[in-house]
Amino acid sequence: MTIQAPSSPVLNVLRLPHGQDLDLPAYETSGAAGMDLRAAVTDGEPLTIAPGKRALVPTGLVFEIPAGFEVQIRPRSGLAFKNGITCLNTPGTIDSDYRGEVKVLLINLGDEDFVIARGMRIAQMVFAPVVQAQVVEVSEASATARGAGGFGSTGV
Ligand SMILES: O=c1ccn([C@H]2C[C@H](O)[C@@H](COP(=O)(O)OP(=O)(O)OP(=O)(O)O)O2)c(=O)[nH]1
Ligand SMILES: [Mg+2]
Repeated sequence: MTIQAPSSPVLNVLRLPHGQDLDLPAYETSGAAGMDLRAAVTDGEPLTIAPGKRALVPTGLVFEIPAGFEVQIRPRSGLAFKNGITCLNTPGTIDSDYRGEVKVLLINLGDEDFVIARGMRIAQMVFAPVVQAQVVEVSEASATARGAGGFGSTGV
């Protein structure tokens, strides 16, 4: 059972014709951060991703993300661990003004063909707040203790 705060923001979801019979994304456990996304590939025509190859997998869903939020598309650890399947552009970004079909860019880093059947849970989505910054150009960056140190400058 999912326990959501009464004030939870609303994500409107449109199911496209090829996604009509698929379950809507849902939190699988009460404290889940992500909701799984299902593959809206054609029934009886599974999509196969060969080792080293990638594929853009349809979800059959269009989102209306409220302003001030985004959706991140992330891999599922089980598919990554067992099959070497991950999202190539992880985390994928779904902008709040995007009204196209949400798609999942998977890559097969395993050594066997990976077969995606209709309804398979291929990735997860995290609904998250975002803040848009004002970009202001300056002539000099302020001094800090770190300065330009990075990429391991503090040691292991
Ligand atoms: O995994 C993803 C990533 C993106 N998108 C969609 C929603 C997102 O709002 C749009 C643009 O994504 P992004 O900004 O990452 O791609 P881009 O290469 O910068 O394309 P654009 O020029 O359209 O912004 O593509 C997906 O459906 N799945
Ligand atoms: Mg972009």
